[in-house]
Amino acid sequence: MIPIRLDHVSKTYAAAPEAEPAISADLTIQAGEFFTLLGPSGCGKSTLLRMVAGFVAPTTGSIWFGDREVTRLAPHKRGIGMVFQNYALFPHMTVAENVAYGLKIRRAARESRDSQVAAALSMVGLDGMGSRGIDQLSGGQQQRVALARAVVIQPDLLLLDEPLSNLDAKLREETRTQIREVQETSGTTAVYVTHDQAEAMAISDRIAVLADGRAHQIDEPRRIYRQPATSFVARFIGRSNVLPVTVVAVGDGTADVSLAGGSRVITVPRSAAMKVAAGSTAELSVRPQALRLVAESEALLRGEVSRVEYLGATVTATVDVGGSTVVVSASDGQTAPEQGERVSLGVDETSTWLIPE
Ligand SMILES: Nc1ncnc2c1ncn2[C@@H]1O[C@H](COP(=O)(O)OP(=O)(O)OP(=O)(O)O)[C@@H](O)[C@H]1O
Repeated sequence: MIPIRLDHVSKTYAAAPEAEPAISADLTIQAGEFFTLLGPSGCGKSTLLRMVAGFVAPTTGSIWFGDREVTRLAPHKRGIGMVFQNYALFPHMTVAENVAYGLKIRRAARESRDSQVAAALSMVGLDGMGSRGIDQLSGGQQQRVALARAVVIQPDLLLLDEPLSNLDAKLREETRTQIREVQETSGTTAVYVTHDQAEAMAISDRIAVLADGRAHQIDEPRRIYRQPATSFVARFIGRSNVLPVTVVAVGDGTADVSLAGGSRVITVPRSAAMKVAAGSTAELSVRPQALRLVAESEALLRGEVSRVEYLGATVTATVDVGGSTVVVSASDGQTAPEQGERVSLGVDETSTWLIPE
């Protein structure tokens, strides 16, 4: 188990002197940690992963695996196992031959090779499938072979680039659980790339949320969800209402704010590190489940329900509130509003989070 450090790493593709980097990052991944790079298309997550793997050279900065600098080291000398979106298995080899490949080129002894391959296949739940052809496997099974092939060499670092993208929804959930179990069993430090926030939340110890070529927040899933650092994070993770507010007074870890167009003042939590002054404007992240129907006299927001979606465990309603919309969610069984209904909404202040504009 080793930590990975990206020391002021950036990559600029264009040669023009004023060109902006596609990605800049300064971060440490702990030994044994499952760390996810999450962001929309084009945010630079693949570029960052490729720099860690050694396929792309950084324009600035250095990369460290433990106390070994690998910035200019060739990929095959870094001791990494990789799993790609498209499996990248050898179609003419059996399952066992695919898994054994990395051991073979590392010249592992034949006898130990067989037992290592069997152990790796067992770890991914493919016991006894070693003699099958790759074309006799489902997509999910093929991705598990790719995972077995990556971990059998006992890499210092496991890199996974959107490994679940080609699988259907149910298989994605099963396979992601298995990836996490394999990573925990092997104790390998892992870096995972995805654009799927639910997947990132489910699988990761920590997530770097990337956008516009930089990390907006690096944190545990729960904190990313509850305490988003920017409005981008609030909107991208889960489904948040981001409402403009005016700060009326500043407290210790809280602020008194009024919603735009509203007269009532509420006290909301904020990061102690956030620089904010009375009279300034900010934004308030309000999760759909933090909004609830209240009596007219207690309303913080008033509006008309434009759409109701039944999602099984929850019901969500979109409410037009004077020019913008908010989403309200209630668990199934609670009274849900109907389309066209006029509603008054209150907010559970403790489930909100103040963010800089
Ligand atoms: N070889 C390249 N040459 C020039 N520009 C590139 C190259 N590779 C990536 N880029 C640009 O760098 C930015 C980041 O790309 P990157 O592939 O890292 O993003 P990503 O977040 O992985 O996106 P996706 O999820 O679509 O793969 C994009 O604007 C992309 O167009």
